[in-house]
Amino acid sequence: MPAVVKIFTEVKNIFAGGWCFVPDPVRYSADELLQSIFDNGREGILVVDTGGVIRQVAGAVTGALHRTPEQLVGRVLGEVCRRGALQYMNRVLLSGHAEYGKMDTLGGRDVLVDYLPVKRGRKICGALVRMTFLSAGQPALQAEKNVPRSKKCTATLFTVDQIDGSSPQMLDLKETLLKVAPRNSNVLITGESGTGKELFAHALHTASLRRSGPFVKINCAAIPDSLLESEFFGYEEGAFTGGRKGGQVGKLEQAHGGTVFLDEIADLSFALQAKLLRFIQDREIQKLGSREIKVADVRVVAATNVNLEQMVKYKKFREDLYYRLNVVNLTIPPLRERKEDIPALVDRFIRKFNRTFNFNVTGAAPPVLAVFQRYAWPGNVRELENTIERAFNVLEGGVIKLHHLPAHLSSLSGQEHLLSGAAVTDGNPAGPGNQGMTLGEMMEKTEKMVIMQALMQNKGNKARTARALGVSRPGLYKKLVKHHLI
Ligand SMILES: Nc1ncnc2c1ncn2[C@@H]1O[C@H](COP(=O)(O)OP(=O)(O)OP(=O)(O)O)[C@@H](O)[C@H]1O
Repeated sequence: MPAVVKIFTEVKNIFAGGWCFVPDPVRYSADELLQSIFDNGREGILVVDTGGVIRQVAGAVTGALHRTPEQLVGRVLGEVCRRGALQYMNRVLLSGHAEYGKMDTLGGRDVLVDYLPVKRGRKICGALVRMTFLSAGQPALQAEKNVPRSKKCTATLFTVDQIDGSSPQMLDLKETLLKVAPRNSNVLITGESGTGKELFAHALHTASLRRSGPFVKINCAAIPDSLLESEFFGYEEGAFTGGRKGGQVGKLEQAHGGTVFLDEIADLSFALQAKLLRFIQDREIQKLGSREIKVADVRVVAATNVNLEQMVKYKKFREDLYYRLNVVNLTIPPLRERKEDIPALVDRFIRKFNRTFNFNVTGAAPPVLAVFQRYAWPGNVRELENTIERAFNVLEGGVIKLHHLPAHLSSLSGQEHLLSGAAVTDGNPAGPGNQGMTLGEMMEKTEKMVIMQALMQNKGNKARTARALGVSRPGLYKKLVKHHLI
């Protein structure tokens, strides 16, 4: 090499290497990065062309299917995946929009799947199917290896697909959920009891990039305050009398790399609120009785059916913690405000209990669905689920009928005029449908109507209903029994 060229090359290298003695930035190739993703045995990718033919395979897909890449490439996706997968893929190929967090099984393993469009310029030229395998042979997400089995998250996790509801409020909420899931901000889920807060917390986790990490739930109301701190942060052996041999890993540490779901957050004592706030700020964990400080990478999702803002106002909840938790808020409306969701929920629960009871119930009779539309559902979706389960326990055929419902529901059938209050408000107690009744019968009917209205206004709460009606609780119970309302 001529000397001039050599000198020029050396000078160029000096500049390229950083004249100011900063070492070369370490660069990794896309291949190396992908390899590290695939090496954990949980991730896999299939790329299909617009005809659904598999063009490329990588990662855990081959292991799960016990096939080599050569045996998979060239085959149609439909030959290796279930029909649902084909539908999602076709939708992506047609719309060009990704579909995230679909639950499936592949080679007997539970898998969360994203379907992403592959584009060349503006043209869709294929779809990339990204799979995250959950732990082998079981649907639970795995926590750290050193956490005892009993302490790992064992619940089956729901995906956003499993949240029923096509009311505008629910569609909006699901869209927001999918938008915020991949970001790491803390989320506060609010809503009345039984509206699906835990379901949303699951779906947030499964749609997030932390989906292959653990999902750990702490019910702040179920654990005595004295034990809650060790539940959160863990303890060393000998930290206190009665502690376990070997100590215990706290739930926040177990959730490292994943999500911690703090249910009933309003029940957290002031002292623990301060400790949780510190954890959220610096992500540091110190076990009780230990000097060691560890850092845990955890997303915090909290839920409550209490108005936390009011609690803050009355100094029952720390304002700073409230704002830290409430970075994103998802408020799930009560079922009575989205009654169009009821038919799909009924279908879901019938399918669910058909599996549990090994029955073949085909649906609910129209009068049952009409009653479901009229009722106020103070216990929300959970109450609807329990109502269907109860019906399965007393069913004798393939259809849920009025007499399979509890009395306070079946008695709503055909009483629209009572529920609308027409019988009293139009000033004609002997109004439509009441002709030919004795005064006693009319009074009985009016009493029943007034009680039903009060129950609805008080969301089924009997103590409040009794107070509103100016009767004692035992007195109200007697009347509820008399009118077959319980
Ligand atoms: N939109 C929905 N689609 C399907 N199932 C639902 C839906 N909403 C709620 N459920 C079901 O209703 C039941 C209650 O839901 P969940 O436990 O999530 O409610 P919650 O708001 O967390 O209740 P709580 O405040 O009492 O803890 C669960 O079995 C859940 O699967």
